[in-house]
Amino acid sequence: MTEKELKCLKVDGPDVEIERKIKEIWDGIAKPLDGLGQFETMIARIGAIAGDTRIDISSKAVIVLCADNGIVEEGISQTGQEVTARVAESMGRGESSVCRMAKAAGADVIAVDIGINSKISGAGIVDRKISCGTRNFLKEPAMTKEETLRAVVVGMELVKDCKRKGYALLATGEMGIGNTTTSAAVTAALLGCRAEDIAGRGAGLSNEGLSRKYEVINSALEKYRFQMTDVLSILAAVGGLDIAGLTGIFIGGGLYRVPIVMDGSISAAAALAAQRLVPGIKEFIIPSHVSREPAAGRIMEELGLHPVIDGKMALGEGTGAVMMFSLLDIALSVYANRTGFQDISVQQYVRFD
Ligand SMILES: O=C(O)c1ccc[n+]([C@@H]2O[C@H](COP(=O)([O-])O)[C@@H](O)[C@H]2O)c1
Ligand SMILES: Cc1cc2nc[nH]c2cc1C
Repeated sequence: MTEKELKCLKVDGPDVEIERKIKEIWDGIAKPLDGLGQFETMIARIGAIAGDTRIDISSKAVIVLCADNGIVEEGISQTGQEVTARVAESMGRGESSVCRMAKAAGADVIAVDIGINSKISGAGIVDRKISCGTRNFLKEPAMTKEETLRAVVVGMELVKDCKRKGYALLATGEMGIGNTTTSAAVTAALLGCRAEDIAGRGAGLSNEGLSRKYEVINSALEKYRFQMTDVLSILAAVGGLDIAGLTGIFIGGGLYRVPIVMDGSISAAAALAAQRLVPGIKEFIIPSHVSREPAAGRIMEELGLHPVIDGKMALGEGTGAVMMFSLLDIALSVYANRTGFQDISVQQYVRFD
């Protein structure tokens, strides 16, 4: 796919008639009107994306894109890049946090090497490596436009493949030391704000480290001011292979009509990039939690999304999104095994709005 083709992509929105029918079905269930609140809306949206009032999300997976970031050499994270490979290998063995949670939620984990800076040992990781990590963006752009585009396409292809395999619901996840700096830089460039407004402590950063992180992000915003003229050039200058790939996953959700459950601040930056690249993509996103990183709340506001989990989580790997899988399963059990007003001989509530 060329840059021009990507920029010309268009998606039809979710099916509004199916969405209306699902809402009507919710109203016939013996409960207060809108009793399950946003969960009713999200289930309706999942059906509207798939184009069916019968909803089956038993087959679900979290796609975790793992990649390294050259900017780590500037001291913006507590650990070095070697940690990315160690955590990815643990994910491949089914042992990292998201694997434990996915097992509890009945979901699969698809761990992908899209740009780890070393060779990964062991099985369980899909190889889609584009390069051995990005470059230090204080010195030169993190990626070329071509690498960025390739990463976006990898994300889109992963969704296509999952759709073919029968997954009805997907979630985004990532792993990469330094990616709360890259995602904050992307977010700041997209929203036109300063690092202090959106960057946080990531995986655990000292006060000194946080000041350095602000300084690094603000310097990059200044350095690439005239170069960051569109979404792809922003991703290339200060983003990462994981963020570009996640952008492709969100776009893939719209193209292949698969609802995508969005995880934390890194996923949110990619969601914003995807919405800016292909307007309307946000309609295919199911928010999960609002990360402790300040960027997350700002992006939710911008996208008009309202995550139901506010647990001050900051783990990544797709953990918040996988938690959301279980909540959606629970809400769906009411819809799928419905007890109607007529079953309990009560008059259905009338909607006045
Ligand atoms: O999802 C989030 O909002 C989130 C917030 C803080 C940390 N993380 C995870 O921690 C790593 C990045 O932290 P850092 O401090 O190295 O930028 C990366 O692997 C992320 O998955 C993720
Ligand atoms: C151990 C560890 C696990 C992670 N998972 C996501 N980011 C992480 C960062 C660290 C340091």
